[in-house]
Amino acid sequence: MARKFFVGGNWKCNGTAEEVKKIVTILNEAEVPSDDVVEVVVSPPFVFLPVVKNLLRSDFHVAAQNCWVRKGGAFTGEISAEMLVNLGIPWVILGHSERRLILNESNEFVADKVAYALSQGIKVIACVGETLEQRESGSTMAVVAAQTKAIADKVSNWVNIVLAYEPVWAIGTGKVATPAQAQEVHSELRKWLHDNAGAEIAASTRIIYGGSVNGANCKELADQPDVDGFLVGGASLKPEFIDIIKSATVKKKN
Ligand SMILES: O=C(CO)COP(=O)(O)O
Repeated sequence: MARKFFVGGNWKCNGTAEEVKKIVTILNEAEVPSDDVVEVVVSPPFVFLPVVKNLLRSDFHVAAQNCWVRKGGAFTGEISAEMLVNLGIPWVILGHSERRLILNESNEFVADKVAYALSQGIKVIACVGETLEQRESGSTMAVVAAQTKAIADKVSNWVNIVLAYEPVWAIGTGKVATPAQAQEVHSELRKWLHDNAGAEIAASTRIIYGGSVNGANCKELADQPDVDGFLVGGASLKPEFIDIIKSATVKKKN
């Protein structure tokens, strides 16, 4: 099964109502490959989800940046998967390293969130990735495999999951992984899926790269056989996000 190129824009905790509308205008006016070629999903902070969803062109979609691990209720400050469904939000980003590391979300907690969001019909961008220390100690693959295994232990259907490999040392640092570094981990992750979740899941699951992707480095990364798209932070708030979306055509030529 062909893996459609996927470009996500993670706006993180940024933006005013005015800025968000400006970004949406830029996206709406952009000429990009059709949604047969590239799936584009942008992820504003919760409070801006309704406005972005209402204003955004219909071939782009929205994602929440998190959701609660189970059914909603007495959980002050949380947003439930049911609420996202109620607002027609089709995607959620789960397990971002900023939540794993700053808010201490464990592999199991992230996996429970993934399983619950999927059970409610929400598609998931599930993030994995190693810190610089872990990379330097040679444990990159052990770390991302453990993060992926926690999810695979709770989820058998991967149709609605996009796996995002985001090395922590590359996020927001300007130190992008080289195409070879990204390809190495992506192909090992695909092999891990093959051996542990099955050949079909390995062949069809999109594995996207995140960490200092920009308009200048995206094409070379997109050219790697196991890089199926991107999860973009800083550059997703800028017009160069359009160039990153267009890098889908590099893939199409292969
Ligand atoms: O964390 C990221 C996307 O989720 C990547 O962030 P940057 O593109 O700003 O490095």
